[in-house]
Amino acid sequence: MAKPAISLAADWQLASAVALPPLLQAWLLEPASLTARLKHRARDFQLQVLQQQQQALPAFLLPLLPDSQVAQCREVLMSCNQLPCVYAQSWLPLKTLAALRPLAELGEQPLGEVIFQQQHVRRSAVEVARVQLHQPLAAAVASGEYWARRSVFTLAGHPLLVAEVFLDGILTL
Ligand SMILES: C=C(O[C@@H]1C=C(C(=O)O)C=C[C@H]1O)C(=O)O
Repeated sequence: MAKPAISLAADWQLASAVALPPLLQAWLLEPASLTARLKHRARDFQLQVLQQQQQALPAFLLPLLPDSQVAQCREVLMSCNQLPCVYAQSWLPLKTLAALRPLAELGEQPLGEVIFQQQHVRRSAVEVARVQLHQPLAAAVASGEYWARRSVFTLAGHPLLVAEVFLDGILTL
């Protein structure tokens, strides 16, 4: 039985309005593919799909994806050199999936490898927040508060939301 996605409800603010932690600033503001940056810095990169399922969009996300009451929620864990580095939670509206078939057939392929190959990609301003993660995200991830970022990508007019939570392993890269 699918579990509800981990809640990333938090006090989200524009990154430009927040004093960012120096050690995470470059990661929080990375304009290009986060996956590409991770792969470039790690000897060994692993992406694990934790859960991928259709869900009702949480109310706090409706302002970001206003016409998408139902979307596919994709939750992945990205590890570098065997250390968990990023928990990512993406919300792909059904209309976006219908229009962009590669997004519906990702499997273990990183979402960014589809997004950043599109011709017409727009990205909203990045928001950041401190989010609470509790077990059982993954065995090696301690419960606690972590920095996160999110933004809405628009591909050929179709939106999707990507949120990324930076875990302790990121500080080893
Ligand atoms: C948007 C990107 O895709 C990455 C890969 C994801 C996935 O495969 O689910 C989710 C978020 C990102 O960290 C990126 O590389 O910047």
